[in-house]
Amino acid sequence: MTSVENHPTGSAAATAEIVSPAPILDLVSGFRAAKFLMAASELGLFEALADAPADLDALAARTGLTRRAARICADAMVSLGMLVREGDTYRNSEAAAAYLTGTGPGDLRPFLRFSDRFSYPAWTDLAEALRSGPKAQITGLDPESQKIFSEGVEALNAGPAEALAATDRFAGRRRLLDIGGGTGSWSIALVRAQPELAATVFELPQVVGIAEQRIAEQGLSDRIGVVGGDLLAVELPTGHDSALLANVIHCFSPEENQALLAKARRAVEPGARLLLVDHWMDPTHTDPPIAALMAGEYAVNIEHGDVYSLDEGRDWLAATGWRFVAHDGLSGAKSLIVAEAV
Ligand SMILES: C[S@@+](CC[C@H](N)C(=O)[O-])C[C@H]1O[C@@H](n2cnc3c(N)ncnc32)[C@H](O)[C@@H]1O
Repeated sequence: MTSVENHPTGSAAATAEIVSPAPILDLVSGFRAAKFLMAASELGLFEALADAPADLDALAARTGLTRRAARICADAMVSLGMLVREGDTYRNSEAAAAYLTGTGPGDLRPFLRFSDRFSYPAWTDLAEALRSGPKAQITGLDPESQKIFSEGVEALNAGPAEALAATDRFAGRRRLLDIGGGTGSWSIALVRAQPELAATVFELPQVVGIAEQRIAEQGLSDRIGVVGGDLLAVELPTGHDSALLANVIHCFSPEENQALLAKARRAVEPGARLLLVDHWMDPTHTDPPIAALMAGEYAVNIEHGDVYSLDEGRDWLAATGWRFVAHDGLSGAKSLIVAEAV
């Protein structure tokens, strides 16, 4: 497929022989890899191999697929490094066993469900969204969709949340305001790591029940409360000595973010700590690369969402009554700005 023989000849032939088209062909095929992975997960391919390897007959029986469909799916996953094939037998790769079976140390299946339900269809309209704005916004979801959304974000951020909980950035703090806290997963990780810490999750009304349920499942309802509201419309709850904005800044415009940071500042006393987790980028908005791609995700889904640089974040903090303290790596491409109320 990447051979130059398959490409236009004539006036372009000389160039085609010198410059390989492989980078373009690999990139354009990326959607096939992503969709194949999401479909394999939805079909239970990795779960079917969680306990024991299988040949195609066994795999077909375990998934309910035809033998042909099982082969198409399994061989594609081998080619992508998600399955390992030895002779006629397939088994999960290390990554698939760890994150796609529900029996490993982490679970990214909810993030794949989120990506398949929301991102994949929305990206169909990327060019149109860049021309004239998103066709639809991820707001006002029905309860089932909201659960898939919130659990997908939670799954993607399990690693960064644990990484933050392992730091001492909230040491000595007792009352945390987790603004746009989603399912409460960051608060759950943080209060578990810090016995004297209690938290309030502030979320849109339609997310309150999802967060309350997750917090109750973890037996932490006595230490984590949930308050419903629109952070653009109302003042934030007071009585906290620390605040977290994890993956919230990218949902809003620069103006909205400055208003939000000013609002967070009004809600706390001097000396309060603020942590901002996001894909904080370099000044050119090209690194980390995943963040440059995520800008497309926000373009198709959120009217004013975007990725921002560390410098932009620092400027907003300075303008809204916060002192920049540090910028730390966190997990993967996510990083952490630490600030204090002046
Ligand atoms: C990308 S998610 C991040 C969730 C969580 N902080 C995390 O990192 O896992 C952004 C969150 O902000 C919440 N949010 C968006 N707009 C909001 C608003 N106007 N008021 C309150 N919460 C809002 C969303 O419901 C969503 O849970």
